[in-house]
Amino acid sequence: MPAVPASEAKPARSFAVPKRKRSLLLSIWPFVALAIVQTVLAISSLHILGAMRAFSSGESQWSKGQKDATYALARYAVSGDPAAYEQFHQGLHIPMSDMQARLMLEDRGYAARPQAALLLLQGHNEPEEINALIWLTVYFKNTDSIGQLLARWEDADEPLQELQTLAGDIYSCLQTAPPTPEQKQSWLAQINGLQVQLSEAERAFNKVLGDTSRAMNKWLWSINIGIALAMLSLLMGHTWRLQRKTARAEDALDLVSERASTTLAAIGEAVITTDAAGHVMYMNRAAEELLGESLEQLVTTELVQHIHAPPSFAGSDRDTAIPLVQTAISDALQGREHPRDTIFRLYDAQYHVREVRLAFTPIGDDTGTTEAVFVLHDVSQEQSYIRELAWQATHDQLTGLVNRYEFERLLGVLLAQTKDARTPATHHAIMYLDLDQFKVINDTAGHIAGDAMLRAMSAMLQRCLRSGDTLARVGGDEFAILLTQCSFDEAKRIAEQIRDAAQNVRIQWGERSLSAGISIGLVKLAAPLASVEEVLRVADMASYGAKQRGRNNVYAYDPGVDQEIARYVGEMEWVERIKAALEGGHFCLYSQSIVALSPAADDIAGGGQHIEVQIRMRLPDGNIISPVLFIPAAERYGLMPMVDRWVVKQTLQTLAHLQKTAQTPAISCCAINLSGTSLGDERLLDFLQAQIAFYGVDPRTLCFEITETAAITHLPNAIRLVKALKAMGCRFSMDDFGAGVSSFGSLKNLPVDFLKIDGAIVADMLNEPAHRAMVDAINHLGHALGMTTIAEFASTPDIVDTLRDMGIDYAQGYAVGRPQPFSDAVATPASDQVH
Ligand SMILES: Nc1nc2c(ncn2[C@@H]2O[C@H](COP(=O)(O)OP(=O)(O)OP(=O)(O)O)[C@@H](O)[C@H]2O)c(=O)[nH]1
Repeated sequence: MPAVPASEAKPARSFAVPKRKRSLLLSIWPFVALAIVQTVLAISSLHILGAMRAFSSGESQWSKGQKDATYALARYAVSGDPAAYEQFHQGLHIPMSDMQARLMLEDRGYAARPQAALLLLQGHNEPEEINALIWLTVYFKNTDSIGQLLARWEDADEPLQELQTLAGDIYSCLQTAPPTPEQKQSWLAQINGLQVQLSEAERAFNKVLGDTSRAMNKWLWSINIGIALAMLSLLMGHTWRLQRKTARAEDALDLVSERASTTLAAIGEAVITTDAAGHVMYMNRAAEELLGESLEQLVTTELVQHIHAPPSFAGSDRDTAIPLVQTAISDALQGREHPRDTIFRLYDAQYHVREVRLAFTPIGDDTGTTEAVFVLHDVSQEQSYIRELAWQATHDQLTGLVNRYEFERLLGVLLAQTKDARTPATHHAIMYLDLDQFKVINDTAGHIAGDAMLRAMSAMLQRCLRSGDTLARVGGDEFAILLTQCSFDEAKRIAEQIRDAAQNVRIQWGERSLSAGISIGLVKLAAPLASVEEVLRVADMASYGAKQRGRNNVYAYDPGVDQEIARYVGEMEWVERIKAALEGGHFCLYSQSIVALSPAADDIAGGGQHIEVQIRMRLPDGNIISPVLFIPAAERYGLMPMVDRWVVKQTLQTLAHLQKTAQTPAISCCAINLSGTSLGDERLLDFLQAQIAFYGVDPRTLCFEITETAAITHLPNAIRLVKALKAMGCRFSMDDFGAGVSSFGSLKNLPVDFLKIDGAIVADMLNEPAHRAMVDAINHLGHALGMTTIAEFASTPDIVDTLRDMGIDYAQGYAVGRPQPFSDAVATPASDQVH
């Protein structure tokens, strides 16, 4: 799965739970504190209230006891009944126990709790209230209200003790003698007096107890209400802060979400969010455009329905492709990475195919992936550019065929396979096809016609091929065919079939019907041919061989049998020799006289010598090599511009020397050949002007020879060159006129001075009336256009005489002058033997 970088693809798994817990504790701690305070307060309140209630119920037991005691004592004093005395003691025991308990607690504090509790129990206090009683007495004795309460309790101590003493006295008296009525009256009065004191003390205690209870109540109320209010205000404050925080968070969230949706809507990438099962939950605008449907239409549908297999699976049907995409999506949902360069195919609602790179980011928590964000990058355009570029890099624009580069690659693969496998190489063959005289179509009908012819030829070639064969356009008018698993005989048959079919390829161009022959070099892929370069070189040579056989031919070459190709391969060796000659100075110049056939013509030449310089190669053994042997190789392998420049330089240098030494007769016209390729070189004019200036040669002594075909091929450049050099005083010759497809119209455009009639026509004109007529016609044409005519190959005196009779101005050939080294041009006559 492509796409999102790995870092993006990592699930967002860090969740700050402990932090959240901490912040929760931080925010609720005031409430916790208040709740604790409130609880403590409530417990304390209950305790205090319980203790107050214990005091109250203790007091009632105390009151009852003391009253019982005083009543029983009064009865005893009157009746002397021992049962009454016993009742007195039982009644007095209650307040006396309470008193002792209080005294102990006041004295020893909480340490006296066990004994005090026992005494209080004897004082008829409720057992469950005793602890509260002790607690309040011990811990609150110093408070104002409890202090007062205990003080009032103490007020009863003295009357009680006096009552006990009085009871003792009465008992003693009654044991000794019966009391007198006065004695009884006195005792009753004392008992009554003590009873009053005790009742007052009790009343005072009850009042303080009531006051304390109320105060306590009030205090507890206030505290509770205060705490409740504090909690309420805290709660309100907290809630208010929380609300503000929430509102701020909501605002921020709204802003973030608005920003996110604006950003998502604005970005060009399609963004789709799915749930953990891959159902669409959200799509931005780009995604809607990409899928051709809106979010409303696609929400809850499965994303997999809209993404199909990678283009490499284009051939497979939908059913086999879908699992692949499903795997990719489920991998994405599980956070597994996919190769980023995988490109998926996607169909929109209208079934238009888009190619996308898929990137994903799973979103999840501790439980796993809950959602996934898919980013779909539309690479359709990019992919089609890549395909287009790949096509352009391997194909020829004009014909749509495989180009040379791709052909070489395929050939290399085939050769490697042949080497690796045991498949015999003899089953393969390569054809190299070169159209014949194609230049003529271009030159006469124009490049567009030439292009049409190339297209027609490539269509014809395609028709002739078997399936599996590879056809390529490997050069301007050159094609190559790789015939795999094809016997050499079968390959020859196909080659012949192509040659025949080529003759029937015709294109209608205006009123003309254009056609071209084809020269085919056929090579069997067999040892010793091992490399692509070797195979192509030999195949090229084979097609050259076909040309040499007169064009429109098939030259079949079996490396194991045939030797003739070696001759063409040998041409390659010339290339090396030419280069070496240029570098090592093995070239030399010869000159051949061009002789006037009439006095008038001699005048035109200006009385001096008229010569043509020609190049030769000097071998290390001293032999001189004719240009016929190396010029074709130089032309074929693009060395002519260098050769021409060497000739120009060398000629000007020699001329300058001759002019300086004032040799006679002076050279009044020196012809230098310029090849077609040089003529097409736009920098040639600058070079010639610079060289003429450098050597200081009189431009009027220079004549440049150009061929008709070269001039027509590079007509604009040729016209520019001719005009510029003629303006300097140079002259021009149209060489080999009559050899090619002469376009007399071109002569009008090129204001040349000399018309050189092609030697091939001149050589046999005495035997060939047609050639004689042609020579005559060209002579007349030249004169009609104001040109001087020269006949080449004037090899015999008869020919010279005939030419003179015909009115030709000049003759060149062995009969009037053989080529001789240029430096000897004036001093010695020509004598060197030329090979
Ligand atoms: N129309 C057209 N011409 C092209 C194209 N590429 C190269 N050429 C021309 O094709 C011609 C090839 O010429 P050559 O193969 O050297 O010569 P030729 O005239 O075919 O002669 P031979 O091969 O010797 O029979 C040249 O004139 C090129 O300018 C092209 O794409 N379209």
